[in-house]
Amino acid sequence: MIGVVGLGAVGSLFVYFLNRAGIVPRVVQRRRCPEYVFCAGGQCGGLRFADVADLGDVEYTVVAVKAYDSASVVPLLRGVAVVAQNGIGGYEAIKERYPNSVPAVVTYGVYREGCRSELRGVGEIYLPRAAERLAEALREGGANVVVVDDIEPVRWLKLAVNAAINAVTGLLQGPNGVVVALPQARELASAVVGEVAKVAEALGVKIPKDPLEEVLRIAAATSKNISSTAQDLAMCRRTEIDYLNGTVLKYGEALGIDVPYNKALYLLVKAKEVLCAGRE
Ligand SMILES: NC(=O)C1=CN([C@@H]2O[C@H](COP(=O)(O)OP(=O)(O)OC[C@H]3O[C@@H](n4cnc5c(N)ncnc54)[C@H](OP(=O)(O)O)[C@@H]3O)[C@@H](O)[C@H]2O)C=CC1
Ligand SMILES: CC(C)(CO)C(=O)C(=O)O
Repeated sequence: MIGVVGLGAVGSLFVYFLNRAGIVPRVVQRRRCPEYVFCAGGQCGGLRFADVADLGDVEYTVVAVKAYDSASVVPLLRGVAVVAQNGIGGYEAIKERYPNSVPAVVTYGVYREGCRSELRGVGEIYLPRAAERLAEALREGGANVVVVDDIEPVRWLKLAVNAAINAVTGLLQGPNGVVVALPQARELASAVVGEVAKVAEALGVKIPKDPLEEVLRIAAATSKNISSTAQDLAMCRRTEIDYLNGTVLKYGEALGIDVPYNKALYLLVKAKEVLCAGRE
């Protein structure tokens, strides 16, 4: 049996694939919808799950909440917690409170409005070997799943992508394509990923491919997408910047590595959050 905590965009993606594999997972949600609709390839349908307050004897708990909500879900965790978040720091906050946890990396793009989520970009779900049976179930449901021996390099590659795309598009209030189209944004992205690569190397993490090429590839592939940070700032919602450029800054300062571009983007997004709060 599989559990999910957080039935937002990513939680809905996991339930969608599990349903296609004939699995009805147990779900702990916060805000409730009368029905959750998931759309993919022009087809929409209701998600099937058991709405529970306690996940009981599940083998896996997929954690699909925003990084800043990580600590709040620890009492809900059962079995192996599989933490599907962007950035670094959210999984770590769970791991120190619930050791039976592993990270996952999701490169699918899902856009959520209220109770309706739509698959906007096909990607992969990267899982460590400890989540092998979850991987099999998701594959059965048609998900592109990659099981890796070491997921840290994949997490840092995704961090480089988010550090370069999210803050820039959030501050410019433009689609991801601006990172490819605008020389200024491209130059900024290049400087940001250079700093991420330095911090990762100092931590002994070998990023598996050229991070700038990956940034440009994903920005082009999701060129019309509005990044989660751009969406959050447009709606005056809290962003996950502390777990993106903020994490690079935290590790950079701890390691004595200058990361001025990540620091500048981090401070600008935090300042924008404050300005937003004042307008609420
Ligand atoms: N959307 C995407 O395309 C991708 C997102 N990600 C990452 O995945 C993570 C989740 O993002 P996303 O799904 O987009 O975010 P959403 O805001 O769409 O979903 C998060 C959900 O978690 C719920 N939640 C929060 N706290 C609790 C709790 N204590 N108990 C139960 N439910 C809770 C929220 O409830 P409520 O509705 O009440 O707020 C919300 O429904 C983030 O780290 C994001 O960066 C990674 C790859 C792609
Ligand atoms: C890769 C990217 C930038 C896609 O929009 C993303 O993960 C996000 O929006 O948070």
